[in-house]
Amino acid sequence: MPGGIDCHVHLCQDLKTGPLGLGGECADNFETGSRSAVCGGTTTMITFATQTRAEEDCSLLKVVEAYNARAEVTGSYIDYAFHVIIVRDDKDVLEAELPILVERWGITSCKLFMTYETMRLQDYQLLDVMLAALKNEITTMIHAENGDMIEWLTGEFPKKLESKAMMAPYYHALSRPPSVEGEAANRAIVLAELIENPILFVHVGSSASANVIRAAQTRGLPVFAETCPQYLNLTWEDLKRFHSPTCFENSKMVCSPPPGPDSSDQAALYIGLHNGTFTIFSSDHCPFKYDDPHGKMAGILEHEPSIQGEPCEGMTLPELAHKKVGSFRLIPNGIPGVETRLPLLFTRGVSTGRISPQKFVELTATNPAKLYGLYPRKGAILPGSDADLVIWHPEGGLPPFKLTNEHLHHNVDYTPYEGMEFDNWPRYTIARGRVVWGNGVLLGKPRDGQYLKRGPSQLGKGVAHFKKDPRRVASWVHEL
Ligand SMILES: NC(=O)NCCC(=O)O
Ligand SMILES: [Zn+2]
Repeated sequence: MPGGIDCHVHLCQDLKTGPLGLGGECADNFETGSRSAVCGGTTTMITFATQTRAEEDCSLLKVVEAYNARAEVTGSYIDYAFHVIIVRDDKDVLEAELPILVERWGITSCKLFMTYETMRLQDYQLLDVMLAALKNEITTMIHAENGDMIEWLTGEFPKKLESKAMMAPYYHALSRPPSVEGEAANRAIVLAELIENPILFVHVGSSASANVIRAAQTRGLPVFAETCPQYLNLTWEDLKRFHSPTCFENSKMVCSPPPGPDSSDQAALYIGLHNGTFTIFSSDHCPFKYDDPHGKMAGILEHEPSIQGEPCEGMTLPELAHKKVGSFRLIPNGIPGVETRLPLLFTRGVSTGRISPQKFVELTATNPAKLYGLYPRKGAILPGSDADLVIWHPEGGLPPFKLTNEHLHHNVDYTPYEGMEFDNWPRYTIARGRVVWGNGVLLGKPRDGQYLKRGPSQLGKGVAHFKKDPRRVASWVHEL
């Protein structure tokens, strides 16, 4: 198969997903993250250069230069490119800098947030940035969750999760029921349609969201979607996996949006993979260590009521975590998965016959390359394409085994998929013609990977012919 392309990987990034801009420290840098990727059959990744609201982060060009310097410190085992996360709508910056991002860096995609206090854009700001992106042929990626609904369900008064002391990791899911995602997806579609902007929904986790996306696609809109392994393999029950619903160890499963309440969402998402609702399948690898004050443990250490009371001196962090509930609001959002992405979908999708090998290739390599302007150099086995390949064991060639974190090559002290059974794993990963992973041995080097300048998306074209409905589309916006 063509080597995997993972277009949703967080590395070397400060993620401010908590209140007042609190966040965790990414456990993986370019070396460890790409090492993990290549051992799981991925040969290209796209990571995120992230703007913040700090004044010195106003310039997107400076943000990208600083992020590139982080990549250059270690280098990468595999080829890589950048998206840019935009958290403000400074019109002069958008106008002056987006063309340079495209020209100089080949950055042709941006991610926008509808939640997180220090990252979210209001609707008028989403429109500002989408319009600027459209003018520069930059694909808009949307993190669709209604931030107000989450805050309302979480906040103190009257009788929300916080005032009821429902702050254990499990309640992260209750603060984000599937309608939170569905509402935001619907709103983003309405905004994008107003100005005829193609959009891509990242990490779609619920059938509520998949259904509104499917309906928009059926109306002919250029709406694309991504789902991820956690939404096909975890449920709310996994947030109660350890000991009791209040056990802090369940923070290992906290990500946004959360996985669905039960397996019915998983079944709906599989249908979406099958019928084209989902264009791509990425990891949303967002690695935080568990046993680390800057990782998941921040959910206890930043929570005053948890560190008051009984003396904690002399206790190790896991001992502390065993006694304290912490607060889901302060747990950094995100879970690791760059290495397990392909083997999980292969084992649970291809081996079971739920999706065909062809669909697997489309979702994990060919469509990502087309969507993000890398095709046909990447995502294909063709004359002239890079010889990026993944070779699996023949059916029955690898005895089924239970995964443990020791099998993996990331810099994280756990995997959410601990104990799950796998019946295949990439036997060889070949990057630009060289075997870099073979029979369980890492053969590549951290400076093998090259930075990739990308072109515009090759999907989403041809929609101009659809009749515009003036009740939904403000075509005049584009007139000079
Ligand atoms: N997905 C997640 O929980 N973490 C990554 C940051 C984000 O996109 O929310
Ligand atoms: Zn996101």
